[in-house]
Amino acid sequence: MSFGSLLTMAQEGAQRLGEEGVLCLGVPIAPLDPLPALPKLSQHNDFTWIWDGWPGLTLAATGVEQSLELSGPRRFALAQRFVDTSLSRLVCSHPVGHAVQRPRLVLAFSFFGHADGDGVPGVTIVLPRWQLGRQGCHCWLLHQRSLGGTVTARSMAEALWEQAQALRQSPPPPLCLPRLVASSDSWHQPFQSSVKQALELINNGELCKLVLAAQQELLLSNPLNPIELLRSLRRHQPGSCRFLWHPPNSQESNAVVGASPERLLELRSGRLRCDGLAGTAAVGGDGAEQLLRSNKNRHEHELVVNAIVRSLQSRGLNPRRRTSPRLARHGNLMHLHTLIQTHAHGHRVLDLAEALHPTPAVAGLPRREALAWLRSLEGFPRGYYGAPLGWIDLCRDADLRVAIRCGQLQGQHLTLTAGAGIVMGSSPGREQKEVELKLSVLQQQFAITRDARLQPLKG
Ligand SMILES: C=C(O[C@@H]1C=C(C(=O)O)C=C[C@H]1O)C(=O)O
Repeated sequence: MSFGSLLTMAQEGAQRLGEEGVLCLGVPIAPLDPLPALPKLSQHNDFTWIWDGWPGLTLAATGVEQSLELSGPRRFALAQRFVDTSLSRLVCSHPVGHAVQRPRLVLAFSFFGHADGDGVPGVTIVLPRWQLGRQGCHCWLLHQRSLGGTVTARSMAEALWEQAQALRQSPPPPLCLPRLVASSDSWHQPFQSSVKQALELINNGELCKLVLAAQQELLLSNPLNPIELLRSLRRHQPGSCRFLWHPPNSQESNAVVGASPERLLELRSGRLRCDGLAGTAAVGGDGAEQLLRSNKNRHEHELVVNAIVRSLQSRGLNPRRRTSPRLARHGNLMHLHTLIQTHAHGHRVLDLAEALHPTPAVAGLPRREALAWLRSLEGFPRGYYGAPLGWIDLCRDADLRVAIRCGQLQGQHLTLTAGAGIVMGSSPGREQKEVELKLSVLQQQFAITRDARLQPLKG
């Protein structure tokens, strides 16, 4: 595409723009990997986001054109209203048949929804200024702005043209990850006593399942670059969706990075897919066989699948599922997995997300009682952990993942969170081992090497 035709498209788009409209201008570019390209795109922007399904759909976004942050019990409904309004005001200068051509709102929820002690809002939604997307040989750069002041159709076309030229792919530098100099194991004892309490609640019939999480603090030799972590995750967690959420108005080094194995929901042309994922073993040995044969794990898994099916039925859907789970490998972990799917034409994505979140894979059953117990038994705010995170595009396709297998980065500090489902028959020792396994796999996948003089970290 020439600059002249880009300018014509921008001017035609601007003529179709309503008073509060946002113009989306896009150009195809030579295929490149959005991950290493993000720093070039984000030079003056504090918000950065990555959705890495490589070799499938991979997206990088940066800059805030519009945003909303809110907390409280109506967060899903109000977020949906914002999404509807925002998308209805977008005018695209180009066709939007392919996923990489579509502008999208990106969003992250907190687990509990009320303003947590750690200041994570119930939901944050962003319409980014820049989006770079690639799927196979399709690669598009999009620019979104509302016009006014110095921002004109011409200035947008110029900015997009310049940015597209600047994004020529150069080979990524060698991976350079910091070493781990100290880590905390102080979660062991409080975790074990919480599991014991959860088992009492389960044995006396108050709860059926509770997913208790623990946090491990890591101190690194130098501040971490989240893009490096993502490059490492891509290598070690090819089957999961890697993500980076660096919220607007936060410090440069503050970000959530992870590789989620679990779709809360995925909508493509009205077709809905959800993952029932529960039951964990390490890869290797006879772990997989045992997982499939274990009554305790099958029971724990079935609770999750049934709850997802019921949540979708409560919204008038007719979900289908396999009768027995399969094994799904994610990095060095193996899970029991059941795909749940249905047609969901005409359903609003965040209405479905509200029905589903939190599933008993990350909270427990009954949901309300489990949430109350999580608040009192876990000694830290969950923040983004276990909550939905993802995107909704112009054509109402959407992908929301459950934010697990992730860490919160702050300079040299990385806080990892992982949990395990407690049901009748669980033992505190085995559940601690499961959380330890998840935490150590995360460390390996982040490719953080241990310093020879590794110190215990207090806290
Ligand atoms: C809660 C987590 O994982 C969830 C719990 C699982 C389990 O209890 O077996 C398995 C997969 C996830 O649905 C986590 O990784 O932190």
